[in-house]
Amino acid sequence: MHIVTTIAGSDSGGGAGIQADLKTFQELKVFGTSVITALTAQNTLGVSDVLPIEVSFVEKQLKALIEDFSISAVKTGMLFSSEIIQSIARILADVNIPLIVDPVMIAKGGESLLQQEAIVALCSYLLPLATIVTPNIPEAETLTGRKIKTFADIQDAAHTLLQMGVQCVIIKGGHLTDNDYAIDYVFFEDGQSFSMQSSRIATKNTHGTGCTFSAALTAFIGRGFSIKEAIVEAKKYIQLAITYDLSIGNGHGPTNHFAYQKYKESCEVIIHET
Ligand SMILES: Nc1ncnc2c1ncn2[C@@H]1O[C@H](COP(=O)(O)OP(=O)(O)O)[C@@H](O)[C@H]1O
Ligand SMILES: Cc1ncc(COP(=O)(O)O)c(N)n1
Repeated sequence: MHIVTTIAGSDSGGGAGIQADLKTFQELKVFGTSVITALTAQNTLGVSDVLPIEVSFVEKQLKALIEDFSISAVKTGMLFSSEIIQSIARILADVNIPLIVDPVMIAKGGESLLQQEAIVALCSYLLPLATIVTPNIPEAETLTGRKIKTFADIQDAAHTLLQMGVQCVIIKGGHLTDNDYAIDYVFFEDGQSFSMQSSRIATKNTHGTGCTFSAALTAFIGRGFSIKEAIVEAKKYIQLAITYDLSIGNGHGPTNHFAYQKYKESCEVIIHET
């Protein structure tokens, strides 16, 4: 059994964070373990409060896992503070485990999930350890300090992130609303790149899409898929989870983790080598 770990915040509403990650791990047949960095009081309408976990206790959780398990992939989500980032980076630097960093900053409702001053720590301590980083467009803008409007801007941002030491950058186009497609752009340190295109689903139920995509990526990497295979399969997982969305709650509802196993053969993702 492949064991994977999520280091992230708890979403009491069950659509994002640790809860989305563990549901994804279960569906993709890996054994999920977790390190909780913060509790959020949250539902589909938004985040009403955040309670960060003490740094020393975050460290204890991660050390407990590393001591006992042979972990085949780790992902990070909401990390909240520069202290938490530095402490988990120190521990992860001593182990050789593929690391997927989802640089979670702001919830769909606009509430902050990462303190502003923690951006520097993310870039200096965690990204150099990352196998893959998965920013959406606003996150890529914040990490690189530049606006992204065109494909050339996306390429520039990816190169800046690769220079920070990341091996593979996926810039997710979910936030670009000007076309019929949800296109994600993938760049490798050796200069290769490709884009993945799927149809854009018109729905308000996209709570936790980024968490779920990076958790699926982590599960496939943990199972030994190549980075490219894992990325394409994770895109199918999130595409189906959004397509067969669940009408839960009164706001931005969660995605459907049951869809992938049922419909994976029918999901079309178009790859363009660039
Ligand atoms: N409406 C949509 N239809 C299809 N795919 C989507 C849609 N919104 C987001 N995605 C996909 O979901 C994944 C997560 O992207 P995104 O929503 O941008 O992340 P985040 O939650 O970090 O903002 C990406 O693969 C993106 O292309
Ligand atoms: C604990 C936690 N982690 C991550 C997200 C981001 O998810 P989204 O961008 O869909 O709000 C969230 N809302 N809560």
